Amino acid sequence: MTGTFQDQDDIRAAQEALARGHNPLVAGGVTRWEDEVGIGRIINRRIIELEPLPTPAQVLSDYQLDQASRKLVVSSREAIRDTLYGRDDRLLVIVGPCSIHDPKAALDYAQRLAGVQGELGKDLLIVMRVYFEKPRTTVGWKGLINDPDIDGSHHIQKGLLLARRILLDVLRAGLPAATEFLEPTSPQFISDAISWGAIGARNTESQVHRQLASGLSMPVGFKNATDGDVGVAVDSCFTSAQQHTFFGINHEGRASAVQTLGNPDCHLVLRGSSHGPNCDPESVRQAMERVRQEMPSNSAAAHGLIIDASHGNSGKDEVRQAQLVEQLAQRIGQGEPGITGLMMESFIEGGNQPAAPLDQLVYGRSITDRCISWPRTEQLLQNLAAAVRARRQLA
Ligand SMILES: O=C[C@H](O)[C@H](O)COP(=O)(O)O
Ligand SMILES: C=C(OP(=O)(O)O)C(=O)O
Repeated sequence: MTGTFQDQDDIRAAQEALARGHNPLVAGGVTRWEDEVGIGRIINRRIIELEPLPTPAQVLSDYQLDQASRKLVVSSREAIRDTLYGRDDRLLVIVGPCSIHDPKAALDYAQRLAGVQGELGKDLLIVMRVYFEKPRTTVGWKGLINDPDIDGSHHIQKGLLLARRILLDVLRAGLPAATEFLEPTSPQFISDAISWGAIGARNTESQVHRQLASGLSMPVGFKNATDGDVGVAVDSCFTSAQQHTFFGINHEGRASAVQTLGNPDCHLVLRGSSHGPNCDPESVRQAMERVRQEMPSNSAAAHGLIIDASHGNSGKDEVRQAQLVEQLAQRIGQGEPGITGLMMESFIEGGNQPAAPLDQLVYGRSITDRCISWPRTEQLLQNLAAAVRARRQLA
């Protein structure tokens, strides 16, 4: 399909035509309701527009990682692996906004966090959450790639390029980046800049996402399901470690049969559930027992897991999230086994605000889940670093 609906009236007319059983045919840039023979189309009856995007090859060459950033991606992926397999005794801390919506605030946050990484880098391996794709429970803003202007205009091409520019900025600030992979083809545009990937609670049982993880170049954490099921995420670690062949796109954007090697660096992320938290010592012990039944003893997953202090573990309340991080720091300091890393949702300002175009927003405040403020985040990172030092003493 090459044409587009011309405006909102056109779209409304098409919807009315559909309701009457007619067919909005789009050809040569003009919307028509029925084809020449009057029987209507049998495909794309509910597609308003297919707008071609630039190819991954084009986007990657327009916005290239410089040599220092490439080195950072390689070395941080390796360092993350070392923490996951227990070869590095630092705590992996994945911290940053629930979602990125403002390039300026993202860079501001990255620079603050890079300062802390410089100070605490012997104890913490800090990776910034740079999340561009938001999975929604029902509907809502789907993130900067999908709707960069936060106004429902859905300029995905603009969003993709902006996301990539932000990633380049974060890397230049000296921080590795973590993200959730949601759309199966979007990794081709950004994954070279990512050091840790997540598959979220809403997709953890999805074959499409497990296949995707099997071909990703970085370690990937699978969240437990929103209902609290940990077993599906363990199944994901197992499945993604295998080879797969599936539908995807290549760097020229062409539909391709993708064959993967399998990703041995997948692991569990406990994020709580609609029934409450699942990160108390007994839940961690049970989750690890479950992992060890399915995964080989030398896998990343069998060594330890990550606790997401946000989401179901704190009811998305930033005050409870911060309290939980303090409790986790205590437990880590006392040498509790199994906790390889933590995830925190944090931004410059605490809390959140409704999504709206940038000029209507408070600077540095989340437009998705509530986040811990920057000053509180700094304190918590200090606590976590002290806990790692205490754990080291015990060892
Ligand atoms: O991390 C972000 C949110 O928890 C996730 O996108 C779901 O949000 P929603 O329940 O508000 O849609
Ligand atoms: C959406 C997220 O988490 P979850 O999949 O656990 O809800 C997230 O970490 O942004």
